[in-house]
Amino acid sequence: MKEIMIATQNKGKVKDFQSLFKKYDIKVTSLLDLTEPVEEVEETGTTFEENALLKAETIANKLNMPVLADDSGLEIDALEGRPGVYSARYAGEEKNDQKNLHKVLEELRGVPEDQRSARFVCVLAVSRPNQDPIIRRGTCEGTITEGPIGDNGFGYDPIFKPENSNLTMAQLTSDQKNLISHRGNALKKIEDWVKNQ
Ligand SMILES: O=c1nc[nH]c2c1ncn2[C@H]1C[C@H](O)[C@@H](COP(=O)(O)OP(=O)(O)OP(=O)(O)O)O1
Ligand SMILES: [Mg+2]
Repeated sequence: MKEIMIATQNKGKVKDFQSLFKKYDIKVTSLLDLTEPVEEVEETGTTFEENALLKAETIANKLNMPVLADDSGLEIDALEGRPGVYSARYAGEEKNDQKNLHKVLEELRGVPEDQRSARFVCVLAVSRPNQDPIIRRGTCEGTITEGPIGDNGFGYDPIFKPENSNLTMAQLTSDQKNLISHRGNALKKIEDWVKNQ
């Protein structure tokens, strides 16, 4: 079976990719599968594109093989785009999903529904030896709920209601999420590369 290495340590992303790659008959491996753990790549960029490329290039060089990296986050209009590229560490260095989403809810307290618009952003970067990288962006528009609802998914899924849905991302099955998600939309744009693996 074909395999793609995803340069991530995030179990939630790995699950999303496993279900996204099912239809291509591709097995997903990640940094969590390596016998020797790699140090986390420092995300020093100010854009999703910069950070995705940084992760892809660093890991591709280390492993000397093609690698796919994902840099993603949540942009909230009422917060001028925050948490944005800082989504993972919004409430502190420990990268705690619960603390992060409660910080967002606190900052949006009292903001009416029509001003709670937001979008998930996912930038995928492919880095491969001796070839130019591929970088593509996918988004998913929606609104932020007043409290967390649902147990599926990860990160900010329990507080994000995709447009045209009465359910949060965390109430959708992973197949339902992937059909509309920022990650699914970005992956469609690199499908040619995926099919050639
Ligand atoms: O589908 C999603 N559903 C909910 N939340 C999401 C999603 N996609 C990204 N997010 C949030 C989680 C994390 O707070 C940040 C990603 O940060 P990001 O730096 O790209 O990932 P990370 O540090 O967790 O793992 P890694 O860099 O090893 O891939 O955005
Ligand atoms: Mg990260």
